[in-house]
Amino acid sequence: MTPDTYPPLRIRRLDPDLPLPSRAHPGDAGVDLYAATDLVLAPGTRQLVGTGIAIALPFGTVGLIHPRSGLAARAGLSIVNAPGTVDAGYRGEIKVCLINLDRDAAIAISRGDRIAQLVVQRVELPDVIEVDELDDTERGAGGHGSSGGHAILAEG
Ligand SMILES: O=c1ccn([C@H]2C[C@H](O)[C@@H](COP(=O)(O)OP(=O)(O)OP(=O)(O)O)O2)c(=O)[nH]1
Ligand SMILES: [Mg+2]
Repeated sequence: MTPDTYPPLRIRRLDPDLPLPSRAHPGDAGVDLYAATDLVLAPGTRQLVGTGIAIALPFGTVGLIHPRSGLAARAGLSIVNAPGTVDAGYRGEIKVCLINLDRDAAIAISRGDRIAQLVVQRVELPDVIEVDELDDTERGAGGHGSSGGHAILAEG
């Protein structure tokens, strides 16, 4: 599969002074998104931040907004609703609900910082139908720890 197999990701810059978002390396899954404003996140606080772009995703795809792992590991910066869901028909500004998960240190973000990454994936769009019965499976209704392996929680 080569890049020209895919339809292009059409990005409109609402803020022409910011660079066009791009992949840091060819083949990277994520297109890095810029903060359109300066902000300071106190520990434990969140803020919706504009990215200065609007996009037109191809029908049958979804945009998923993921945190950047370096900022998460080094500063505790994450996204409240990670991954954020961008619908193919959405034409408004892409915004990111950032959160500072660090207990002690504030995080200062400058306009133009790369704060998140947009991953475009194909998505199934099944019709929704109501049924009275569901087919049987080996798992059945077991979930939320039914398979065990949670000894890690004992120390917590
Ligand atoms: O991190 C995000 C998540 C969503 N959106 C935009 C694109 C998406 O298509 C729209 C709606 O998102 P979602 O469906 O997650 O939010 P909702 O609370 O269900 O709003 P709505 O009622 O508009 O669907 O908001 C963003 O810009 N950033
Ligand atoms: Mg919705």
